[in-house]
Amino acid sequence: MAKIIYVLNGPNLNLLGKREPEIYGAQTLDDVRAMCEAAAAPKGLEIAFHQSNAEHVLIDWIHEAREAAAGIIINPAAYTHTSIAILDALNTCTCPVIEVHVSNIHKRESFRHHSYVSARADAVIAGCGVEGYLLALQRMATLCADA
Ligand SMILES: O=C1C[C@@](O)(C(=O)O)C[C@@H](O)[C@@H]1O
Repeated sequence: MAKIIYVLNGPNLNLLGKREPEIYGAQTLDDVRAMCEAAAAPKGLEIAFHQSNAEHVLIDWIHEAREAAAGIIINPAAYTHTSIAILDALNTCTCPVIEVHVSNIHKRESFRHHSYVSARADAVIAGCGVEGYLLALQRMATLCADA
């Protein structure tokens, strides 16, 4: 049976491709989903791909992932910098967690430099564009194979 990897996306990422393309690029979230699904299949992984603008919905998916997922890849978007609740939810999970940011948050405004989620993440990928999701998936495959 394929291992399920949750790929969770936070607020405003539904506008990927339209939103500040000079920062986030031209590819849409549907493109990212398709890329992830295509990359996952040969690794024997299945993707559960979600996006929400609401913190509690993301938390509910993390709770679901506790039971269902072999790993979580999460771009918490702006909640990265504000949400102790998302950190707490991730701390209830025992599976590997990889944090992804399309942009390099450390090169941007100082309020983006701190991530609550990084306190739980096993790896952090930032500034690789949407390719960061594929890098995360590659690393997740290794972590899941080791498990
Ligand atoms: O919405 C986002 C997207 C982001 O997580 C990224 O993918 O680069 C970076 C965050 O600072 C920002 O709020």
